[in-house]
Amino acid sequence: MKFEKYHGIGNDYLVYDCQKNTGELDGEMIRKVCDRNFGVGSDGILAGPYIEDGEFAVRVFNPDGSEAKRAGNGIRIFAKYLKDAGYTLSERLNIRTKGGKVQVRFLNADGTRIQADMGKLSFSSKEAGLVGEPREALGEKMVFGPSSYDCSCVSMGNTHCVIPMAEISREKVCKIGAFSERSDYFEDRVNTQIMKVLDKNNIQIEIFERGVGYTLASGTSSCAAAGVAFRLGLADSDVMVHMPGGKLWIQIDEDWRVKMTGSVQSVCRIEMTEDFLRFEP
Ligand SMILES: N[C@@H](CCC[C@H](N)C(=O)O)C(=O)O
Repeated sequence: MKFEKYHGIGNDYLVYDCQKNTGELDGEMIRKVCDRNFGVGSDGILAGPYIEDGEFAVRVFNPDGSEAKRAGNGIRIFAKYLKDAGYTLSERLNIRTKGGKVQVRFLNADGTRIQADMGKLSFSSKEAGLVGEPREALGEKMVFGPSSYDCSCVSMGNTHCVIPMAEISREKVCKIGAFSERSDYFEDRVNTQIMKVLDKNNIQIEIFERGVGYTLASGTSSCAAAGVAFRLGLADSDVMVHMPGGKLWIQIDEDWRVKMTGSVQSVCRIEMTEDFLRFEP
């Protein structure tokens, strides 16, 4: 069983090439491989390329074994893998995910700078996976553990809950995420971002991801936070999102289509040992 490791500003993924591997990638194996002590360690696994109607498709798995509908950094990473492995020579390509199609553009020859057209952001509660009456959940009071927060919920193909705050930290988002991720407000869990607006063109976020926990960066989280900041009038439609792992440039057009630009790097190639594959905890 072989993987290639990549990261997009510290959001690390293992690519599992299903055309080249034969081993079974089930929930148990995903959890084992993603474990940072007993396995390789990563924020998830990108399995593909699958081919659907002549286009590339990828499945995104979280380290807890659950499947994600989308991953912004994951898509950019998978695009670079397709280029590195010789699956594409094009400057632009479409990649399908469970949460919709993403158009990717390589901005330089080695594919380390990538722009992704992530499609439309939606504030509809139904699309954002919220329970209850159809509505736009903007600045809605939600209780997570001992405290309540003003939450704005968004779909970027996957579900996000953005909480603007004066000061943010890893500690704060982990405290909230421990309750928000599995709270009853959401049909199938949620990605949580706490957001500090630095100025009209710069925001800063800390992230607690669905199926992952604390993470240094996230593409769909950046799009969601920028979308909420713009919708609430806190920022412009052209925003740099600062995260502990690095920055992503987000541009939102008049139809709420979101473009995301940033870097991606390959890290290493990995072959799992027989010991690892045999080991049962
Ligand atoms: N890191 C990703 C998001 C991964 C998906 C998320 N954990 C989910 O289950 O929705 C990104 O860069 O967008």
